[in-house]
Amino acid sequence: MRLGEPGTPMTLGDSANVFRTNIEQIYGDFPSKDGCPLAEGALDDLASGTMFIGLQRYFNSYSSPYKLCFGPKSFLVVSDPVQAKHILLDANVNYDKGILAEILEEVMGQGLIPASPELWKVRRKQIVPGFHKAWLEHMVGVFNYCNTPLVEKLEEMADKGERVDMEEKFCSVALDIIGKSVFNYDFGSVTKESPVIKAVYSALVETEHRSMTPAPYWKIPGANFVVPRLRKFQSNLKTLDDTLNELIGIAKDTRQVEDIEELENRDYANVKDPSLLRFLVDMRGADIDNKQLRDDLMTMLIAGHETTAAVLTWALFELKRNPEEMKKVRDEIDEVIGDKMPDYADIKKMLRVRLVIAETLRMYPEPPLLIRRCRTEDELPQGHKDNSKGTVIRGMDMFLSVYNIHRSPRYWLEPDKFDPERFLRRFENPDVEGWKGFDPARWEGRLYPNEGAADFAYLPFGGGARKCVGDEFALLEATCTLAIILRRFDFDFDGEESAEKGGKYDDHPQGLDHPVGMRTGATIHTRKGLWMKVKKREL
Ligand code: HEM
Repeated sequence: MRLGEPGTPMTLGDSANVFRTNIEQIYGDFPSKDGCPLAEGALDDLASGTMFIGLQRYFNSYSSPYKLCFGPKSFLVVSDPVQAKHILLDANVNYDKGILAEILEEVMGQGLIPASPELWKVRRKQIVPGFHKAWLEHMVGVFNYCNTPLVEKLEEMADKGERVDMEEKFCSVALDIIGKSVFNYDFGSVTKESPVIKAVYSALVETEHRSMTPAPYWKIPGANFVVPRLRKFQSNLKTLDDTLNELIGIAKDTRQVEDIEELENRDYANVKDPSLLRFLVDMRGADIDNKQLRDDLMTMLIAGHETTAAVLTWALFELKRNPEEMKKVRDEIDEVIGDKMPDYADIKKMLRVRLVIAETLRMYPEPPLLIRRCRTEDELPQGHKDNSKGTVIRGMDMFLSVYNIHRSPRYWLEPDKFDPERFLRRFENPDVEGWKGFDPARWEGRLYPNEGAADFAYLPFGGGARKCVGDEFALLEATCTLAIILRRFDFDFDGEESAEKGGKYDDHPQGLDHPVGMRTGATIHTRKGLWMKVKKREL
């Protein structure tokens, strides 16, 4: 393998090369070797937890890609579907997860998200079959099981006239769902607190903190013993590791080896433990060590619960602001499920609820940015006519702004409008060279309008090889939970509580006053909560 080809490790020379290009660009003649405009101006909101908003402002001025420099560090920001498709699909071997992998390493180890491309290839092949159709169908029962305590809790709160933070409640139910489905563990977090639940949130908060901290002080030898927050984090991580290792031990002790085909044809109605962990342990030929299983479980625990909780929170938020849409959604729920809990076939029938989830993911993608690092020199395609045609140099860190793509009038009609029916209409733009536009025919028969239907202008679950493995699971879970809650309860924004918490629910321009903090990288979540008054719905 020649130096500079994908797969060879980044060297100090690569970083120096990136730095030199930045210096040349800042102090020399523009454009530099990579040919991208350099974004200049106030960087305040880049540090305030709403980085994606600042990146959108620069996108409006500099198109895609543009470059941001912070001293020796720089990022190329890409906001075009043709360029995104190139990075995620056509030339994906030229890119890896870069700083994201470095940040997540201690929590997720070598799980799928931070895994090196070489290890990822092996693990992805073993994990994807776990999400097969029969399992997903069975999981709808798990969603109902976990939603039952939430319904009871909300009924109790409604009877007492208590205010409820729906973001917190959605986080709890999503945690219970991921625990039960991925490793057959009952967190029971809707109804109680426990050291293990605290440990999960501590891992999330620490990951968030790390992705916003420029100097990785936690890597300094001995820091884990000296810095109080790191000591606490290490102790929480141990609590979580002990729980996961115990569950892995139980699954391994009762291992029943089967071929993938046999596993996929299991009669789930009669399986005692239908969890994904069981599937991974029982798979013939996949003798995975405990550390790898721990990393995979941890990755899914972290990737698969706040993301879904956020989409549920934003969906409720938008439906409250759009009463006509709320009525249409409720009419569908009343007709399809009434008072029963939904099954897989019902979810397929509830097109409007699924469109609401899809539209929420368009307006509030979690994460709003995908992070990559270029592993070899690469040419980006032109895309929109106003774009610069950039050369990406080896070692360059990149933000692929899903938020910018989802909110741009280049790719969506009235992008700031909550309009679930947009996914039933065609949209094209001849100014974007090589972009096929959005075509509803391309998602027929699927659960949601995926990246193929929008030719990479819709990327809530990413796209290409590193696309989310839990996309359908999440879609089913969110549809199921939203339907159950909207059938039974009415909500009103709680202005008093929202003002106290810093949220501003009635006036929400471009996401600046977020009731739920949005992620700046893959992990950020600054909670303000979504405080509501809850009533039992009168039918
Ligand atoms: C609404 C919910 C969810 C959203 C919005 C979401 C979003 C994403 C995105 C954007 C990526 C790609 C990241 C990148 O390319 O850098 C991703 C990857 C991933 N997600 Fe999800 N996700 C969700 C739910 C889930 C669930 C429920 C699970 C597991 C049960 C899960 C597991 C994963 C894993 C393992 C990866 C890494 C895939 C790989 O690199 O091969 N996600 N997710």
